[in-house]
Amino acid sequence: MKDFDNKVLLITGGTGSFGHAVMERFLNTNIAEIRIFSRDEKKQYKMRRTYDDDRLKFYIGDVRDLDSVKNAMHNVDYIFHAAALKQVPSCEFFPLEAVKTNIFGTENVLTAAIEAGVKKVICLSTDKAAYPINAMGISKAMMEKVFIAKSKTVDPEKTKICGTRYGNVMASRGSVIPLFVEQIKAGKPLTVTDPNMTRFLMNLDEAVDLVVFAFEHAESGDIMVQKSPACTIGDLAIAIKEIFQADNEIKIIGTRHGEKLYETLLTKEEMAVAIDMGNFYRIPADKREFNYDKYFTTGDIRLSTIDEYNSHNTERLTVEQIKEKLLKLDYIQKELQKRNF
Ligand SMILES: O=c1ccn([C@@H]2O[C@H](COP(=O)(O)OP(=O)(O)O[C@H]3O[C@H](CO)[C@H](O)[C@H](O)[C@H]3O)[C@@H](O)[C@H]2O)c(=O)[nH]1
Repeated sequence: MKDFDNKVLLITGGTGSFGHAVMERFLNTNIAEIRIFSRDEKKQYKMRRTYDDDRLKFYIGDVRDLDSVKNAMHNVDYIFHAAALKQVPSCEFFPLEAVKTNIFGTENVLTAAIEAGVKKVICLSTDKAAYPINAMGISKAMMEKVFIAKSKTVDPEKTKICGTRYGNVMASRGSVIPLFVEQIKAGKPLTVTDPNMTRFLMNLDEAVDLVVFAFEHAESGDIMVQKSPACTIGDLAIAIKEIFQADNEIKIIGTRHGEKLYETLLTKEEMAVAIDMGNFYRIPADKREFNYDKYFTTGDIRLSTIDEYNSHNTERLTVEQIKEKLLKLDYIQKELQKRNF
């Protein structure tokens, strides 16, 4: 983390779960300033009181509004671009809102970053951007295309632009784990969409590890992915019930708008070019120029023998292993304590 000594880090969408996790990690370093850029003054107020640290600065703004982004850009060394509309159902009903925030918002952040000479920008994406079927995933897939294209327009020595792709972050706001816990507390049935659906499971610490890994190892235009285990949602519901010793019924409600049976972290096409880095994959940007004829004979022929990397074929966690992972979460520990009083 030496690279962050005396540096200014801007986090867009910094009041969310990811922003908090970055805070926990980086306030223990010699960082000069962490600048939080977000729309919601109430969340900023709460965060300011929680951390009470002079190195933390807050900027109100919206990535959709270039002027507000530019206003937060002076003296910034690095950016973690996390601002996004990320809930699948809401983007399904308001797809243009996802376009405005996730695509145009990213373009604005990059334009302002290049103009201000920011050294590195890491854009956060999601597994839902690989073979996307819902508006959230499609907008994030376009975001990836935007930052890859943009990375080619700037000298990486001046501004390096790269990305990360995450699976589901356990217990993030609005996600299924807190929902199941609330249902248990309310004595209601646990609403499982499809017990055979699978999702990658990562915790917030791992999400920060990935962004730090990208910071250290990504070349401009790369997307970095962390290898993760997955579980079925049926097993997840059972694991949560067992942890809370609950006897709530499990109710199958069916797949929601825009949902997939499993998620893909690397497509077949990306696996063909990905570099295995142990716990991580690096998906290098296609460095070919727009002048395609030159490359006519260099197409990739390995696709027919390669599998994508998805939540159905990755390591599958058992109920016991899910419980172990859940019990490591602060959120679950706090809820368990409340339940014991
Ligand atoms: O009442 C519910 C709600 C959800 N699920 C299931 O639980 C799994 C996880 O659902 P979440 O809503 O927690 O997460 P999503 O996979 O829909 O999407 C999540 O992961 C994304 C990354 O892949 C983004 O971070 C997004 O914001 C976040 O909601 C899915 O299989 C879903 O079908 C249920 O069984 N019952």
